[in-house]
Amino acid sequence: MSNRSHPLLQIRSEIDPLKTILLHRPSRELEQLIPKYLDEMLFEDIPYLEQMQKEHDEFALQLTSRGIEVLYFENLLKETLAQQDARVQIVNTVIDELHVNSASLKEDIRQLLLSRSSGELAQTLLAGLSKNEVPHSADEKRLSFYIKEGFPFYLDPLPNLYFSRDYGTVIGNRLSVNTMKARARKRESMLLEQIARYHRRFTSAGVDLWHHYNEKDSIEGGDILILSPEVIAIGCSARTSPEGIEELAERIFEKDTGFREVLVLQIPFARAYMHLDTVFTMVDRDKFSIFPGIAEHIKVFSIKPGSKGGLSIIPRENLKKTLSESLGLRGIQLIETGGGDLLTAEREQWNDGTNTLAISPGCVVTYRRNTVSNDILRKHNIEVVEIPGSELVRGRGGPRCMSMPLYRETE
Ligand SMILES: NC(=[NH2+])NCCC[C@H](N)C(=O)O
Repeated sequence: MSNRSHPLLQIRSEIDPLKTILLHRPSRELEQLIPKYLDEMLFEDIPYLEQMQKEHDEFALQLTSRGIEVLYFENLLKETLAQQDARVQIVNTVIDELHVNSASLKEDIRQLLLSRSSGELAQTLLAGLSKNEVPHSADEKRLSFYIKEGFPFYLDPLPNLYFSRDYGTVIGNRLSVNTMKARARKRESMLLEQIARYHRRFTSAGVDLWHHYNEKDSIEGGDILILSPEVIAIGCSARTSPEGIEELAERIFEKDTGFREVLVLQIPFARAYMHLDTVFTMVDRDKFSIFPGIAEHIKVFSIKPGSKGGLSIIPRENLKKTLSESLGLRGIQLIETGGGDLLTAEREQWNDGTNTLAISPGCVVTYRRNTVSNDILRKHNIEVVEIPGSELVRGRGGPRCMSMPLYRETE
């Protein structure tokens, strides 16, 4: 088992040998989920945290036992908050972005946050701040002291933080801090951006940002797949807007990065497949797993740098053909999850059977529960590392969603 750390960010493919990854171990933020607000929090159910943590630890163990360095978001945040300038900047940003108008209430919250130790503050920024926690003076109580019916938090919890794929994406040697679509997830990328700006792990590597957390058009990491050192696929989905894709494509082409094409895969805008990686992932140099219920609904576009400095966007007919042409391969295989039976495929897709995390070419991590899809992958000579997922899956995401690769070795 190696703990060797790689200071630089580097992702030039979905499948190259994985060396460093960012995870978040589900924690108290999951215990703030309440039935009334599940929709807003992007959950269908309330997971059992203790079991969820065991499953997550098993996931991390499968990675570390293969020599992959695992960084934890909460530790990075805590270490960042230990620096005074970062701490003040983060608290100020949190206060500016609160959904609260009253200046006196904002000031009370600021003071409360600043009074916490780095570890406590990190926890609060993840698990949220409930209205009950802000002290009321004995003679001047706020209305929230008497009225408890409304939304219970001043600072929302971040139950989706364990889907570390979504709020940031390493593209080449730069980090794209993604602009999240839903209010429930916006603070996730704000915190990542602060970590990237202040934490020595990132500052010592001189990390450049492609994109910031608070841009106008949404783009989320579950939609971004780095297919090769030259080609990126981006899903246009319920979460990632066409404008967000164009903006990122322009920036990628502007800098001399080696990337020369962005393939846009537009998928139906639906909860069951909120991101491209819930229906399509890369498992080997020429193999992809795909949810069969969707293949004929995917619209494909190719974006390349335009001759006059803009973008040249060309609609393409066929996913398979486009992929093989763009990747310069004679043929590619689309492996249909669910083993050809649409009912099984739909059930397993809902439980993230298509959401694979490649740790090297032809070796992926998946949930054990998706037995049919895992067998199909094995039949196509893919090595499948299984992890338990009865509770983890309740947030609607699998191993790829739960991980942000920071460094993959290139050949
Ligand atoms: N990359 C992914 N598919 N992530 C899944 C995110 C699930 C999360 N509950 C959300 O709706 O945002």
